[in-house]
Amino acid sequence: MRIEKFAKVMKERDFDGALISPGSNFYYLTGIRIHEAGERPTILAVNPKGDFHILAPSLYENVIEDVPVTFWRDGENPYAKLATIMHDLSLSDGKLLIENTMRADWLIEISRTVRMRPYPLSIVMKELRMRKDDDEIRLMERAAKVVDEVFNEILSWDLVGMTERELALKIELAIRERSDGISFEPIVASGENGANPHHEPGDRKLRKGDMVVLDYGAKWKGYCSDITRTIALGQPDEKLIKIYEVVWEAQENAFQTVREGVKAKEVDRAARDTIARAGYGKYFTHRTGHGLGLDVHEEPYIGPTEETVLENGMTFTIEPGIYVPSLGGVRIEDDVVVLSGRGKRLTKAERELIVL
Ligand SMILES: CSCC[C@H](N)C(=O)N1CCC[C@H]1C(=O)O
Repeated sequence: MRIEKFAKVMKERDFDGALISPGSNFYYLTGIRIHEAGERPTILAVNPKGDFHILAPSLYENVIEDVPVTFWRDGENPYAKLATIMHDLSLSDGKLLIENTMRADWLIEISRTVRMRPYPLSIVMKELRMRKDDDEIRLMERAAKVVDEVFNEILSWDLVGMTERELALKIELAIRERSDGISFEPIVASGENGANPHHEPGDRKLRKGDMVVLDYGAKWKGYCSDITRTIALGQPDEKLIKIYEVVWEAQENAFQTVREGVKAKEVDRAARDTIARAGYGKYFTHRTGHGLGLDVHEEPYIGPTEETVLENGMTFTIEPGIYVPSLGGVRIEDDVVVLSGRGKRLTKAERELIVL
């Protein structure tokens, strides 16, 4: 079980225990998926011997089975029960790893009930999760296949006249039909809206001559994919065609730089230098990529100062973009895994500019 490995690393690093709220780390360690715990405290407590215990609302009585668990009912005080669990696992007063995304109200109540010295859980978890095993890579390949299929389906739709919001909804449905769900809210950014890398799809109707940035992802058994393709509806502005070529080259150069032993910042530099050489440096406003796995953004990050040395099994995106205010934007993104020392694309949808 992964908890044993986690406990071993925790012991080596001299931590006294961990408190983990629902999310990707909880799932990674236990295989238990908690859907919508919301405000009800739900916590996995682990000590360096590998002993663990879960505190959970009674709503999950039929979900959390065959593991040490204490349920609490609405109206009861969950923090008193947590204090008993922490005492039994010898976590009280210790140097504890706390889930980075734990709700502040839970953390405040816990620290009022029990003395502890908190540290972010990510400092240990990132080491465990950054290198995927063969089973995890297979699940990521499956998630990537879904987004490739959805891209081909998008190309068959009558896009002109559709609003960004309508297209985003159709993309979401197409993903949900083929997978466990979306890994994030799809981005559809048309025309000048393409200049905003995280544009929220709105009421703008897609027109002939638009470049449209499509950025979406699927989940397969918890593992995420994330793809961006930029397509043209009819002949776009010459400036955008030039920009497309530069982004395409930047993405390819970054991909070719991926090797076991290379630092993440060198992959970023390959993309950034290509864009800067073409004169668009100031319009590339984000890192080149991010790790991908149970979370859509995780280690290793592919940015200008990232010292992480790439290793086999690491999975991340390569997604340079150029964003010119009032004109629009182009981004091309693939999911990549390091295998046998080299990069392999998991997403394989067409990268040449498609003019519909
Ligand atoms: C999780 S929402 C954004 C998904 C997207 N593929 C993405 O990760 N990015 C778009 C612009 C840069 C990059 C990011 O780092 O946010």
